[in-house]
Parts: sequence; structure tokens; C-alpha cells
Amino acid sequence: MKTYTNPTPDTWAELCQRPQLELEFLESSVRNVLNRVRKSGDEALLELTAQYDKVQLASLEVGAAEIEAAGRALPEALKDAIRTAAANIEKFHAAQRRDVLKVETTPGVHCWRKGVAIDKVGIYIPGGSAPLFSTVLMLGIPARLAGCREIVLCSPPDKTGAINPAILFAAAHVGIKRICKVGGAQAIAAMAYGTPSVPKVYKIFGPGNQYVTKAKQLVQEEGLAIDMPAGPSEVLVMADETAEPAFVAADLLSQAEHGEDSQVMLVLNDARLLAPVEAEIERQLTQLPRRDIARKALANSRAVVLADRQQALDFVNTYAPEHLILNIARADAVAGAVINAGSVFIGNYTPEAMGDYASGTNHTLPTNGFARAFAGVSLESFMKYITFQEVSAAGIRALGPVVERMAEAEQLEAHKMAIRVRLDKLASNP
Ligand SMILES: NC(=O)c1ccc[n+]([C@@H]2O[C@H](COP(=O)([O-])OP(=O)(O)OC[C@H]3O[C@@H](n4cnc5c(N)ncnc54)[C@H](O)[C@@H]3O)[C@@H](O)[C@H]2O)c1
Ligand SMILES: N[C@H](CO)Cc1c[nH]c[nH+]1
Ligand SMILES: [Zn+2]
Repeated sequence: MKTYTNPTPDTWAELCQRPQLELEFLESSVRNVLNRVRKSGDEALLELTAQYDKVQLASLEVGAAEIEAAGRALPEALKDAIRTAAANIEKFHAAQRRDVLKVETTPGVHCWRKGVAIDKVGIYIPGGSAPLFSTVLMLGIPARLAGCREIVLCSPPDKTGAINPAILFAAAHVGIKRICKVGGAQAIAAMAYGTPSVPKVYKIFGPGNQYVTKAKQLVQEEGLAIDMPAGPSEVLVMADETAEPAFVAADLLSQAEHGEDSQVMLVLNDARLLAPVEAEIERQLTQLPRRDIARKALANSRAVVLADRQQALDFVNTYAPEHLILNIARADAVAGAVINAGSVFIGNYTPEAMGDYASGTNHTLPTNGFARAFAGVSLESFMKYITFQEVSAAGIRALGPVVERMAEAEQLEAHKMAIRVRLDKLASNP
């Protein structure tokens, strides 16, 4: 992790750069995958799976027997953990339901907004380097609570052609029945265009590597809805003398182990914390099976020492981290001033891992600075809001003339006429 001491704000944009594949290469390889799937459907999916996942599949679909066998194979303790996490995620997301609120804007003019589930949704579950069954809960639970009728799940198969049993168990637990063995950009293409095995959906959700994320962005340009760009995981830890170096190091490593292109940031006001945190990182790394991945991610990572808390906060809001951990005194006050972050973890006993799995918040979050404008997945992500209005005779008498005046000023006489014919009728027949 390279250290930057008192970098001036004009250098911050560069410090906020995430590690990224060369854009032209990434775009052209993903476009190539999208075109192949659009043209050749399942045939392309099978070829691409052989190429990238190194397995020749007979079928892309997971059958009911496979799902049942996965449930039997999983240890009871893990199944219980999944059920507990699912219950918390459900509690938090169910509380996001909103009552329909009718507003009378002018006497006789009533307006309201109603949330309606998106009928067909696709969820992507990463499985390249680790089988992220927790993501099944994060996407499947709000999809079910919203009332989405058709939910299709895609995840890459392993080299034996199977999907990890915990992914299948979690899917069954949240009520997902349509599961396809396909990963990467090809899975996004399949859900965007539809193939004989993978149904076309209206909105695609889910995190993934840079190929998956680019594919989502490209199909969005073609008119398909996506949740947000949720690429390689990242965390920013803001720490002061009240922080525990071992906790800070563990939290940084917990995201560094996701992938070589993950980035972790440490923001301090006092450089004295740096040495103990670095020593802890080295000590803990030796215990991690994924230490080689984590080391590569650490090479993309930064420690930034800034003069005071306000500057540190300004840097956080400029970086717009996917996850922000506040290991500082009076963390609540700083939390209240955060304007750009996916999810915030307050205090020494709130590691990001709690939100990754089981606190109840959603872990599908915007990366790469997209937290400046995008929110993480929520119940609302699976809904669209339809507005309604109902105007009575009294309402059009009161508000119609306002509309007539505005339509006339916009030189749209037919709009004005739509009011006038009604006002004339009311005048002749009061
Ligand atoms: N932002 C979030 O909310 C969030 C949440 C969880 C995980 N993540 C991130 O998701 C990512 C998961 O990545 P992953 O790779 O383990 O799994 P993945 O499922 O996203 O990707 C695996 C697929 O990538 C494709 N692929 C691999 N190399 C390729 C290449 N050279 N060219 C084209 N396609 C290629 C393959 O088809 C493979 O099936 C990690 O970066 C992790 O940090 C993000
Ligand atoms: N940290 C990831 C989001 O960036 C989510 C996750 C799943 N499993 C472990 N972590
Ligand atoms: Zn994680």
C-alpha cells in the first residue's frame, strides 16, 4: 500500500482512480461476447463456457434434482447461518415498503404513486473466484418481496459443470427456481437478449468482475435496465487513534481478498497509526489462503494521511467508496456528513463483513466512484413507480385555466383544447 502524506486536493482525482483493464480491450472483448450470444444463443453460451470456465456442458439449465441434492449436501450449520442472514435481510428490506400516499394538490385534484414489481428480472451471482451465495440472498429476497413474477439466476459453473451447492440452497431458500449455468459477459447477454435456455428479462441485477460490469453497462446503452455498475469490491477505512490496528488491517484485507483488481484505502489524520496497521496486515496475510490475491490488490491500494478530519471527510466524499468504515471518535457525526458512499459501517465493532453477509443491509453496491450518483440495491430497485391522478369537475374548474394558459404559451393548442372542451361542457351543463 503506497502512502501519500498531505496530498493537495488537485491530486485527489488521481488518488481516486481504481485499477482497471485497458478500456479498449475490455470493451471490444465484451462486445464480441454480446454479439456472439445475440447471434447464436445457447450455442454461443456453451462455446464461451468451454472457453472461459473450462467445462463442456450438456445443458445450461439446473434441474430440480440438482437443487434438492445441493440442499442435502450442505452442512446443517451452514444452512442455519444462511437462514439467519436471510431473515435479517428480509426484515430490513421488508421495512422499505412504502404506503401509497394520496395528495390533493388543488381541491378536486388527487395524485398518488404506487410501486409495482418489475415483472421479469435477472440476477447475476458471481462465481469466478469465489461462489458468492450471499449475493443470492441480497438479490433474491428483495426480488421476492417486491413481487417479481419471473426471476432467473445465472452463475458460472465450476470445472465439473456444477454450481456451488450453497448457491443452489440459497436460491431454493428464497424461492428461485430458474437457474442457469452461465457466467461472465455471456450471462448478461443471455438475460438481455434471451436464448432458448435463458429467458430475456427487463432488468439485470448483480455484481461481478470487470467483464460482467462492462456487459451490464453495454446492454444498458441498448435500452435494458440494470441496477448499477457493481464491479470489483472496495473499502475505505477512516481511522484515528481510537482504532484497533488489528481490526483496521482485517477490514482492509477482507476486501483485498476479493480480487486482484480490488482496491482498499486507509485514510488517517495521524501517520502514527500506519506502522501498526501495516505490521498487522503482514501478520494476518500469512494466515490467509487467498494471500496472493490480497497482496496484488494491496499493490493497487493507498494510505492517505490528511491534515484534519474535515479534509479526510472531503477526501472520502471525493473517492465515493463502495464501503466506508469509520473507526474514529464521534463516528456518528462524521457518518451524518457523508454524501458519497454505498454503505457506511460505524464504529470499531462494525466490520464490513457484517454487511457483506448478515446485518440486513444489501451488499450489492456501486463501485468505481459510482456512489456519487447511484445507490445500492434495495426493495425499490425491483419496482417501478406508477403515478396516478384523478380530477373531479371541481378540480378541472379550479386548475384547468392554469393549464390552458400554460399550453397557450407553449403554442400547443390541442393541449389547451383538451381542457377547454371540458370547461365548456361544464359551463353549459353546470
Ligand atoms: N460491487 C459489489 O456489490 C460486489 C459484490 C460482490 C462481489 N463483487 C465483485 O465481483 C467480482 C467477482 O468476480 P469473479 O471473477 O470472481 O466472478 P464473476 O462471476 O464476476 O466472473 C467470472 C466470469 O468472468 C468471465 N471471465 C473471466 N476471465 C475472462 C476474460 N479474460 N475474458 C472474458 N471473460 C472472462 C468468465 O466467463 C467467468 O465465468 C469480484 O471483483 C468482486 O469483488 C462486487
Ligand atoms: N464485499 C462484497 C461486495 O463488494 C460482498 C461479499 C460477498 N461475500 C463476501 N463479500
Ligand atoms: Zn466482501
